[in-house]
Amino acid sequence: MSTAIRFPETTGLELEDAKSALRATVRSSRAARSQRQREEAAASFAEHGVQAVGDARCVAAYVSASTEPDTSMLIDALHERGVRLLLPVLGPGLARCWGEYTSREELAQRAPGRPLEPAGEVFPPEALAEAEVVIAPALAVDASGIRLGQGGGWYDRALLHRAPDAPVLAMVHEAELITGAPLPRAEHDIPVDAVITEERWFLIGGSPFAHGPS
Ligand SMILES: Nc1nc2c(c(=O)[nH]1)N(C=O)[C@@H](CNc1ccc(C(=O)N[C@@H](CCC(=O)O)C(=O)O)cc1)CN2
Ligand SMILES: Nc1ncnc2c1ncn2[C@@H]1O[C@H](COP(=O)(O)OP(=O)(O)OP(=O)(O)O)[C@@H](O)[C@H]1O
Repeated sequence: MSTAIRFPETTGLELEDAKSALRATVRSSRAARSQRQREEAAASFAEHGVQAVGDARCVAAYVSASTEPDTSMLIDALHERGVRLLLPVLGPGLARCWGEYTSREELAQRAPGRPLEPAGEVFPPEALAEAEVVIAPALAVDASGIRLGQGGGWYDRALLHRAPDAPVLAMVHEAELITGAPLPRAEHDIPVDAVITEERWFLIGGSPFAHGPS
């Protein structure tokens, strides 16, 4: 079992200052995990990710970088099942483009400081609408699905192009679930519908996907 992170008190801080303080806390907690712990967690993230994705045939995921929960086993597990995988490609001006996963060997760093990206054709931001499920990176998620990202606003903008019936899933460690005071929410923040952790996956209570077909 994991021990929840002790998040700093952010009451009274400006929204951006509050988010920065929370990001710093999660980043140092992630940095303290050993390589072995990360590899073990990767297998569990893959197991729960495959369950959460269900029978979707096209999934948007991301290639984890540095201390993020490792998505490599999840990507391979979905790929082996014949699922089409869209992965972020930063276009001109950090545009929210997408590429298709073919193999680990085809992933390459296109520029310093960026996560690995697929080679091959680059699709425009609108291509995200083809995904039946979107798996987004996050540093923390609160009980209502508010997601704390790395701070670039890339996903907040990218998610505007998702299909209306495609749930958004965030991947965080169990310890990064915020159960106390909610995360500061900006107007552009798009709440996620479900969360994948190394221990389980679950739907967010208030999500439209939590109530089944209407
Ligand atoms: N694994 C992973 N992939 C992801 C994200 C993420 O959080 N995690 N993103 C979530 O949003 C997007 C990438 N967002 C990015 C936004 C800005 C820069 C950027 O400005 N890079 C600088 C160099 C920065 C540095 O050296 O530290 C550059 O390209 O010049 C990079 C990635 C899409 N892919
Ligand atoms: N839809 C949007 N339109 C315009 N600006 C946006 C939009 N979404 C986010 N931004 C801007 O991007 C910056 C970072 O936003 P935020 O702190 O929510 O990022 P994040 O969710 O942590 O990062 P990411 O989405 O890359 O994971 C903020 O300055 C915010 O105003």
